[in-house]
Amino acid sequence: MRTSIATVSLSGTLTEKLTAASRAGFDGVEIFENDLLASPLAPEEVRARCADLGLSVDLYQPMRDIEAVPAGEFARNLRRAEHKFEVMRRLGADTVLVCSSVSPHAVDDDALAAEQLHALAERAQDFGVRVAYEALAWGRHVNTYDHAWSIVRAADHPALGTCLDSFHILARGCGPEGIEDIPGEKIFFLQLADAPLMAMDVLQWSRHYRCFPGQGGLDVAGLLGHVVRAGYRGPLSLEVFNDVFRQAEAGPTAVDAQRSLRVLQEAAGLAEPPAPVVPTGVAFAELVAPDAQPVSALLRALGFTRTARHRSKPVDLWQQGEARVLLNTGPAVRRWGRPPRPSGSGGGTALAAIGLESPDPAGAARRAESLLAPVLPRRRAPEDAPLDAVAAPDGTELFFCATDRDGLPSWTRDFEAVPRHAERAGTDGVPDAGVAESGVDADAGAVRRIDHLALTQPWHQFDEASLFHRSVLGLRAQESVDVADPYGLWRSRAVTNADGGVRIALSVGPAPGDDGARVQHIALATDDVVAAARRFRAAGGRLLPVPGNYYDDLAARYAFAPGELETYRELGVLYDRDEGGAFRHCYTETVGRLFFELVQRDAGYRGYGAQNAPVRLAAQHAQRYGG
Ligand SMILES: O=C(O)c1ccc(O)c(O)c1
Ligand SMILES: [Mg+2]
Repeated sequence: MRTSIATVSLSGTLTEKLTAASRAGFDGVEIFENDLLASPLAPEEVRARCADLGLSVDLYQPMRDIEAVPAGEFARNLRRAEHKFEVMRRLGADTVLVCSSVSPHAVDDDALAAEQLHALAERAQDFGVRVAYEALAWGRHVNTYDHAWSIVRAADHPALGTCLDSFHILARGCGPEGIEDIPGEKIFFLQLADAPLMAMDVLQWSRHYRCFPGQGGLDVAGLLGHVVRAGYRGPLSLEVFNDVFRQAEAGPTAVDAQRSLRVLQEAAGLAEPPAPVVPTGVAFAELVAPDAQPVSALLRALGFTRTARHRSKPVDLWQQGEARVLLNTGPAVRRWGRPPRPSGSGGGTALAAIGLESPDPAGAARRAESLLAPVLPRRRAPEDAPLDAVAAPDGTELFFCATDRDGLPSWTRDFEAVPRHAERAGTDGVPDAGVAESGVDADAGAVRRIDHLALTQPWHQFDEASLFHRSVLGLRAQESVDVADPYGLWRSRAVTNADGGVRIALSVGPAPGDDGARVQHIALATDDVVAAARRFRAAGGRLLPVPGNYYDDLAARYAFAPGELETYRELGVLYDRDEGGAFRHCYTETVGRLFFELVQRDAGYRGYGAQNAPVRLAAQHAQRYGG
């Protein structure tokens, strides 16, 4: 179906909004009156700009407080309306949205409302435009879609229809089934918005918290099904009032918006993009480190061995069990989005890419592309294995790959083994040696695999990131949790595949603009975190110290075996438990923008130790800034 977006959903000038909508692939726009009033462009110029950009002007809005008022006031309203119809003629907009009155002068009289809307439609027809009447959820007398429709039906004018808005319908808990009783041709317009489920005043909820379909808790796809079964064939138009989107860059927001409509159409059975190919595991995490020394030392202390080097690039493969870390010491080129600024010791060390083990890498890339993930140019020499990669909203590169599997080229073939007792120095100038060389994988405390990757999102991209990972990668989202930091509140939400082979924890920090907040981490799974912590310390690694108060409280919450709590206290091991089991974890120091976590996860435990995150965040603050 045709797609459209209201200019109120995007930030910037009218020109910026139109350009962003066009680039993201929208077919049309709803022009908000305020955007036109604030624009230096005359309506004819806006019309020409839209035409140049391939956009139709699908709706002009809103016209307020028109109906069910005393005769004198209605006469003034008609005059106001005529003026707007003239603007619409110049704009090339053929439909105007009239929202149900919130005026204290409006009376509770459906017959009068119908009579006046009929008169309005008669006048609209003279200008060649049509009127779509929408029930605002907080309308004074008309606040449900069926009520608005009954007035439209009674008014019985060909230039009068109804506008359905998923937010107003679903926010009030109105059953949307009745939509199928409205003849499709009388549904003049359909506006789509989702919203997180919140207990609050519906007007405030609508004006500040709407989001794109799939990002909230409303069943927008179900509603769309009813509207299509009613026979509606007009555009699917996003109308999202959202405090964050009003500030974020229009370009990425428009892409996020268009993606949400594609996923929505798929969910409603109206489109069939390539099916999701769910990743089965994490093939590797790739770090960029202009100065390799600090992170190499950290990897070595964690028990990793530098096992191979890329044939043509300054990239080393460090491995332990099934955990693979690529260390790229080349110039940090970010092929999508802005590169993060270097911070702290370790310079620009950052998590730049994730290799996702995929049963069908090419299919995964096709899915991603159809949902507007930026496809990255292949950075490979002719002899390298083909690697499909896309950029996540935060700029993290996602590679769809296979690791030593039959029938698929393996990315590992591009690497040459480093001889076990290599004389050759590593990228950090330190020869590989020591604990990591002595076959420790079987030892207690060895790292088995990557448990999860924790990606801090730019402040305005949290909902986008969650929708991206769910829709593009086919991962499932867990509940969103709030985590208190000494200086603000974090929100965190994990996306996973069914067996937990891929776990990505997305979080967003409290401080817009604080680039230092964009720290990522890699959690490494071990069967014995205490042994792992001891090994790490013995190899010269430093663990994040945890305050004694935390352990005093743990003692009150859980029963531990004799000596167990003391061991955790000594090492800085944190503990959590849910119905499925226990979670024990500890943290390394931060290098650049990256730190590691060692985790021991009971098979049934579903979380990420969110209970402990405030303590960890405070400890990291203390380590970084003192106090
Ligand atoms: O919040 C409002 O006033 C408003 C205006 C126009 C709409 O289409 C709408 O859904 C809400
Ligand atoms: Mg609306």
